[in-house]
Amino acid sequence: MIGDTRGYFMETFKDDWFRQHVADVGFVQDNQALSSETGTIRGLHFQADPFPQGKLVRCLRGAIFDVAVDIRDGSPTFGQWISATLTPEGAEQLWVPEGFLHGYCTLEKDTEVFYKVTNTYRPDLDRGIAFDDPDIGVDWPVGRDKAVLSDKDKTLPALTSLLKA
Ligand SMILES: Cc1cn([C@H]2C[C@H](O)[C@@H](COP(=O)(O)OP(=O)(O)O[C@H]3O[C@@H](C)C(=O)[C@@H](O)[C@H]3O)O2)c(=O)[nH]c1=O
Repeated sequence: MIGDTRGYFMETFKDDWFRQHVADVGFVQDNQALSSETGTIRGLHFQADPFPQGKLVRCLRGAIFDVAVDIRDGSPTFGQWISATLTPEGAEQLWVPEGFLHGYCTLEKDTEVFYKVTNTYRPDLDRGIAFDDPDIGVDWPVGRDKAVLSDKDKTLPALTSLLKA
């Protein structure tokens, strides 16, 4: 972030740098979502094969607790999660590779999130796992009683449903 008397300038994405330093993937769609309430949880989502989505996530307004969970078949870290707090001031970005669940919880009202994805949206391949699945055990800032959820996210299955598929 380069500040001057007008404000700041920031490069937020550079294809050649990303391919060299993070992952050799191309992005084909940009998404943006506004969540009005603090404690809104979106997730945990993924897009199924053959069009999985890697996601490069940042927060444009407010703040989020952002989460990625490894669900790669045969991975030694299957079911393990990581989190990062993303804010506009910090300008952090989280790279969620293909084969991971993704979800986030808003830490402020009127939080806006922006992310690039590596495959276009396919509603027929849209999948999810319950954000509070105890087998994953994400330490969310809010529990199910306080979380603001979409109707779809209220009824997502457990991680074990993937193992039976
Ligand atoms: C994800 C997506 C949704 N939609 C539509 C479907 C629906 O009518 C409306 C809202 O969709 P959802 O309820 O699935 O939105 P949301 O709960 O924000 O879903 C997102 O959550 C985060 C955590 C992710 O990682 C994303 O990949 C995506 O799954 O937008 C698109 O048109 N294109 C898209 O790429």
